[in-house]
Amino acid sequence: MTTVRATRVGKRYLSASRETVTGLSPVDLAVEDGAFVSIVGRSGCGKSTLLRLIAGLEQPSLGAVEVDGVRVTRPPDSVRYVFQDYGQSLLPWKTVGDNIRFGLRHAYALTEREARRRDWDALIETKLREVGLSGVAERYPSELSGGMQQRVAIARVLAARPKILLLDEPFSAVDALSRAMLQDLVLEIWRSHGLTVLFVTHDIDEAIYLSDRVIVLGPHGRGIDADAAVRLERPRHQVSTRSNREYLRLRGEIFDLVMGAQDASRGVRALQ
Ligand SMILES: Nc1ncnc2c1ncn2[C@@H]1O[C@H](COP(=O)(O)OP(=O)(O)OP(=O)(O)O)[C@@H](O)[C@H]1O
Repeated sequence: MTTVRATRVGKRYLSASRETVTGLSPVDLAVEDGAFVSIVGRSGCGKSTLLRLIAGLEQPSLGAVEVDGVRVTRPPDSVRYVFQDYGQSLLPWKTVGDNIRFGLRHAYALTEREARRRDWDALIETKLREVGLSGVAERYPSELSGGMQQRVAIARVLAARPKILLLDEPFSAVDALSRAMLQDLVLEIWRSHGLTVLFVTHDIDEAIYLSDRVIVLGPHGRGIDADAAVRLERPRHQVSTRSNREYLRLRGEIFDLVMGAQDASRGVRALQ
């Protein structure tokens, strides 16, 4: 079943000098329930724009987005967004526990007053354990490493019980080892919660490692150049998956496409 459908969806912006900028030329995209889909492409190609349109954080200039058959005109309750910069996701003046409490409050549609009366300490600890953290509820985000803060940001969105998780370059600001561990954490959360994930990244390796499908956006908001099916068995493994022949073939093909070595001017290519 299709859960996210973008139909001829495009975005134009007005620059500060009042020129029209193409954020994204019209694209069609259908994402199956439970799929893990990554979106890659060069800087400025419209990856974040596409994600923000799906999230209902921005409205399209053209076309429409539907989530579970309902046109998106504001952020749907079933959709949660994790930003690249955890500073944007977390409230720095609240403790880790209170940040997660904030997610829970939205999940249960409670006022701040109602939420304050709930004893959520055990639930908060459970959410933290799910992302591999414990005993940090009383600490402030600034007291944690970048990787730990991004784990808290993920715990907070999970507390809101989403069906669809949108992640916008969530690991680009963390070190390589933390990044590998966070990739495996997201795969585990995706599997155990039965989520649909849309994941924006600059990193072609990360996209293939995580996904069932990689969408390649062409430069300058041109739209979708390729839609690549990733037929690698799961569970994935940081070493063996990345040395698999099929992985390397796909990596080469997508890399050539993104770097412009392949002609992508003939519409969407279905990479097999
Ligand atoms: N609010 C805005 N106002 C004007 N132009 C914008 C706005 N947001 C995005 N753009 C422009 O739209 C285009 C696509 O931007 P977008 O952020 O979606 O690209 P991206 O692929 O996510 O880039 P990056 O990988 O660098 O994050 C760019 O040319 C960008 O400058």
